[in-house]
Amino acid sequence: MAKRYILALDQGTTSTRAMLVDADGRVAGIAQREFTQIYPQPGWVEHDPREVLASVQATVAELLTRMQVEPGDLAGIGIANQRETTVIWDRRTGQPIHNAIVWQSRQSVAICERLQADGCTPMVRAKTGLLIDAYFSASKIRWLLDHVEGAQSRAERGELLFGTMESWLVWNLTGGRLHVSDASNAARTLLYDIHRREWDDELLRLLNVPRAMLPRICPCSGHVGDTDPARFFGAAVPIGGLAGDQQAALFGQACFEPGMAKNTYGTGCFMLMHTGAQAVPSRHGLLTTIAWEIGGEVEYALEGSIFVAGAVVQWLRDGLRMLERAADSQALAESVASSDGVYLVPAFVGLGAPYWRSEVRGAMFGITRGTRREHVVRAALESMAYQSRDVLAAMEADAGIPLKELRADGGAIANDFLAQFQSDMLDVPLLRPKVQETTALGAAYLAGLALGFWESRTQVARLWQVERRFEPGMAEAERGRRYRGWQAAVQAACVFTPDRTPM
Ligand SMILES: Nc1ncnc2c1ncn2[C@@H]1O[C@H](COP(=O)(O)OP(=O)(O)O)[C@@H](O)[C@H]1O
Ligand SMILES: O=P(O)(O)OC[C@H](O)CO
Repeated sequence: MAKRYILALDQGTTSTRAMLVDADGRVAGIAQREFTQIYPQPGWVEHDPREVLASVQATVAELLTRMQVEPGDLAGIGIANQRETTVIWDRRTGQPIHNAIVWQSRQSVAICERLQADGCTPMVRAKTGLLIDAYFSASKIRWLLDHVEGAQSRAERGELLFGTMESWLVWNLTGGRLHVSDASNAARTLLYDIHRREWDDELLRLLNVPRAMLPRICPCSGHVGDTDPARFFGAAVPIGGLAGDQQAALFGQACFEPGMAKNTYGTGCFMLMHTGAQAVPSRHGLLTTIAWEIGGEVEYALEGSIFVAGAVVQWLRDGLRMLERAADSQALAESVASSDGVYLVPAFVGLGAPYWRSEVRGAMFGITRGTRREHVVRAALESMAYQSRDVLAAMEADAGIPLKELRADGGAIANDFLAQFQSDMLDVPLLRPKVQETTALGAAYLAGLALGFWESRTQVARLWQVERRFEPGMAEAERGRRYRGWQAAVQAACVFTPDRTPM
C-alpha cells in the first residue's frame, strides 16, 4: 500500500507536537504534550532531555493509535525543534550529564560578557552572523563543561556528545547510531561558520569546546537515516528532514523567494525574511542565519528574535489573573478604543532584537487613574506588534527590500485584534494561512521532498492557502504617533537598570 503520511515532529519550548500530513498538505491528525519547565534560579530555564524524548514517544504513540495508522503507513519523519537549547550526553550510556539548558536561559551571561570584553564580537559576527549572547548554544556548552565535574576532560576524550534537540532526538530514535545536526540548527550554536559551512576552529578554541563532541552536519532535506525498530514502534522509518523550528516555519509558509517573510507569534516572536543565496549582514541588530541547506545549496535569512510575545498574555492570565483564557484578550482589547496611552514593554528576560539589552526589565508607562484592565490587556497585545515593527524596520533597512506582505503564524495570531493591529502598525497586509501549524508543516515538507512524497517546492508553494488577509487601515499620522509613544517607552525602560548584576 502507498505510504499515506509524513510524520512531523515539532519539538517546541513548552510542548511537543506530532502531526500527520497527507499528500495534499492537509493535517490529518495532531497530538500535543507539554513537559516540565525547570527554573533552578531566576532567569534560568532547563528541560529534562529524557522527559522531552518521552513526550515525543508519547505524542507519536497517541497519534498513531487514535488515527489507526501503522508505522508502516509513514513515508518518513521530519523534525523541527526549539533551537539553541543545549544537551550534552554520554556517548556510551546515552545519559545526559545535566538538564538541557534552554535558549531563554541566562545562566551563561557572565561567559558572554567576558567574550564581549575581549573584543570578540566583530569576529563572531563575521563568521556566524550572530552576536555574543547567552541565547546561543556556545556559552551554554561552556557553562556545562565548567559546572559538571569532569565534563571537560571527558569531552576531550570523546566520551561526551553535544547536540541541540533534533540531534538528541535522532540519536535516540536511531538507537544511538547517528550523531548529526543540520545546517539551520548548527547556525545557531555560535560555533559554525555560516559562509564556509563548517565548525570553526577559532571559535572552538575561543570557547575551549572539543571538536570530538560536535555532531556531523546533514542537509535539512535529505535521507539522514532510519529509525531503530527497537526504539520506534517496531519499524525502520526514514528520517528525511531536520530544521530549527523558525526556519521550518519559513519553509512551511512557502517563503522561498528573497524578500518573503514570516512572523511566528508564540511564546516569543520570530520574524524571518528569506534573502536567497546571499548571507545579508545586519547593521541594525538582526541575525544572519541559514534558512536551510538542500542539495548542497544554502539559502539564508535575516532574523529578528523577540524573546517575549505571547508569553505576555500568559503572564496577564497566570501572573496577574487579569484573564481566564488567553483568547479572552481579544474581546477585552476590542472593548476599548485604544490603550488610552498605556504602553507595556515586556522585557521580562531583557530585550532581544534589535536592542540586545539583557539587563533591561519589563515596564508599563502612561498609567492614569482611569486605566482599566482592558487598556493593560490591549497594551500587552499591542506590544507584540510594536516589537515586530522594530524588527521589520531593521530588516527592511538591512535587506534594502520593502516588505510586500507578512505571512503570520503561531498561537497568538489567532487573535484577530492583534492581526489587524499588526497590519496597521506595519502598513502591510498580514496573511494568516489555513494551516497555522507551519512549523510542523515545514518539517513535513522538508522530509517529504527528500523522500519523494512531494516533487518540488513549486508543488509545495501551491499547497499554501490563505485563511484570512488583514489589510492595513490606520492613517499615517496615527500610526506614527502611536509608534513614537512605543519608542519612548522602550527608551525609558532601558534607563531603568537599578541592579546590573548578571543573573
Ligand atoms: N487568542 C490568543 N490571543 C493572544 N495570545 C494568545 C492567544 N492564544 C494563545 N496565545 C499565546 O500564544 C502562545 C502560545 O502559542 P504557541 O504557538 O503554542 O507557542 P510556543 O510554540 O512558543 O509554545 C502563548 O504564549 C499564549 O499566551
Ligand atoms: O519553541 P518555540 O516556538 O518557542 O521557538 C523557540 C526558538 O526556536 C528559539 O530560538
